[in-house]
Amino acid sequence: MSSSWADVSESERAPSGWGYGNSRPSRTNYVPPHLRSRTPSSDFAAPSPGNDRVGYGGAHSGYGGRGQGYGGRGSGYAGRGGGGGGGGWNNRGWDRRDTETNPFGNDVNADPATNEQENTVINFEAYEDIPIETSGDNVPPPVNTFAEIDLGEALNLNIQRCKYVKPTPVQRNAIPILAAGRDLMACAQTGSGKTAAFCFPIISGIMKEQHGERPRGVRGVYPLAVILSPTRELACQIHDEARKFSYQTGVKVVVAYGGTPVNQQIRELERGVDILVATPGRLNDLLERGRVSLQMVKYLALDEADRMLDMGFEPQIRKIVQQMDMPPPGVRQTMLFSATFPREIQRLASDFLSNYIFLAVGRVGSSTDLIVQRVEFVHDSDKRSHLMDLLHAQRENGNQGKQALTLVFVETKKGADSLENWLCINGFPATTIHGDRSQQEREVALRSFKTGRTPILVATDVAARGLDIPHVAHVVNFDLPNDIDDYVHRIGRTGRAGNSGLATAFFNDNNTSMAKPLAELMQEANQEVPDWLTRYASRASFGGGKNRRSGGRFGGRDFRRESYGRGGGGGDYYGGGGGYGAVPGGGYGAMPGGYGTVPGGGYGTVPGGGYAPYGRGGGAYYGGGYGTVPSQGYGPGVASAWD
Ligand SMILES: Nc1ncnc2c1ncn2[C@@H]1O[C@H](COP(=O)(O)OP(=O)(O)OP(=O)(O)O)[C@@H](O)[C@H]1O
Repeated sequence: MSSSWADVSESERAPSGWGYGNSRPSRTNYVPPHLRSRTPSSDFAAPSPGNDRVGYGGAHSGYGGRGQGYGGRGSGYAGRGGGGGGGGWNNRGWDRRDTETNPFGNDVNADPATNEQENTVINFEAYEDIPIETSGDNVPPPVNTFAEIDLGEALNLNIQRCKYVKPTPVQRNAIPILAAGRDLMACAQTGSGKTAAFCFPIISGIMKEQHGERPRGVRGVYPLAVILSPTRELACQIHDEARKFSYQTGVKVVVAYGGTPVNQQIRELERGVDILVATPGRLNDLLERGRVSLQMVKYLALDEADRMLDMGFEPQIRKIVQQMDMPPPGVRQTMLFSATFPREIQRLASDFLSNYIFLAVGRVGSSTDLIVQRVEFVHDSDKRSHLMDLLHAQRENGNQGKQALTLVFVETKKGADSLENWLCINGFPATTIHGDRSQQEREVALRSFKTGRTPILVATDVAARGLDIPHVAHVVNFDLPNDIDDYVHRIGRTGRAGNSGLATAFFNDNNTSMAKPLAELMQEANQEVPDWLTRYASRASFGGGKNRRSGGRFGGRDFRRESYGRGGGGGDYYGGGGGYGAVPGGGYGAMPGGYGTVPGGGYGTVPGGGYAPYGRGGGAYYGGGYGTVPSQGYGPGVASAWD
């Protein structure tokens, strides 16, 4: 007998993706997690060792099927003894809480109730005065404590195990909105706890709700929630976090991402999945193979949603969300999170949402003033020696102690390799992460950096978003990105969860298009803007491009509040009333050349060839090609990372 669907030959499959026919072993009845954790009744059947393909069910309200799972036929819930909370319902054992791998390591041995020390040294005061804006109908009020929302006992215990004493502002606002079943577009600063903000309501919802039985007689995996992430590393991180939050709740979280054998992931999926964390490429692959069905999806979360909906990813996301079997907006609950939300992306995103609430914690796309930002004028030829000076100074000042890590962003994959090599030769242990490295190499590099074994990581934008690495003390933009939002995400790898951090950028004449948005961003975050940068900013005649930002602390947040493309320089990509529309033709929509109509080029890696030179040569905002094909987009440092 095949032990996995992956082992079943193609001929065994039905021609269309779903409904393989009833001749296949049934996936059996779905038992929702809120029932899985009930105190067992006396009606149990002994586990049957004979069948390793069994799913969750059997006769309707019992957990196990005949000779399949734990549960008996009839109404008994699976479990071990009558002691409450045993919770197994599958003889593969994944939901047996006593055998569930402990994602907290040793920490979990501590009684959560007495484990009161806060997570790291979170400086919550740093978040207290952050302005918050919501828009939409009937916005549920924020909460001040986790206890105010009925998240469920098991989840509350995990929140204690994580040492989250109180919710961060985005959590205070987003969790009640999501718990009320509303769709949400949420924008909150890097490192402010967005992952938990979408994970908690999903896990709690799955625990509580009756989602009905998953289809019978078909061989497919039916997640109840899908969380999409733009990079493999971020998908893994979200998976790790979600596993902690769902420990002993009966909710099963599985991750699927590119660069690793698909069959292994299929085998893991077929053991059962409630929450599927995935990168879009791998999920599309699984959907095309007919290994996953989205028809039971009740929750859809896009992390780094603006990246997920930009030109590189949008077709893949549309395919997953609109062209497969996922329930439509209004039937499923959709949540989009990021630290940045360009207006045009907000407009695109609204296709995926139903009567949603827009939440902004801090200004959209702003950086936190926990990060000290410095900009230094450095010619390309001097960058290496300048970096060396910084690293030496850090060493001397003791900033690069055992766990003080430095993340150096460069433009290209080649550049990353060559800088890493040079650093190592010069006595600075470094490693690198970029899209040309194998997944294994990427994971090894990240681990080595996280543990401090290699305290310098040279990276392309593949490491720019979402990664939560403790003790990153310094982010160096060796090569500045061409997009201020990318800058915001990059520097957001430090100064997380209320801690402070330092970000240094090397600026020169190749970065003039960044002068204005950078100066503004720094000003907003109460940073010292060097005079020379102010002069560059005032000289900059690059208006009309993506780097323009909204004016005012709350100007033009929710694009629904703005009249779109209102000429005369108001057509700001970021929806910022007024703004800098100095280029004739002004707004985004009016640009000849359009949005990625010219393939090739990439995302600003070659001066003049990409995204950077918007505004030059007659409003070629995206004209140089934003890359309609994912592999072309976003430049050589990153292309293959988006999977
Ligand atoms: N309520 C809380 N109390 C204490 N720590 C928290 C709380 N919520 C989240 N954290 C911690 O804060 C850190 C940052 O959280 P997270 O990675 O979710 O940020 P983010 O907003 O998604 O950042 P990014 O925009 O970079 O993706 C994590 O280490 C997380 O464990």
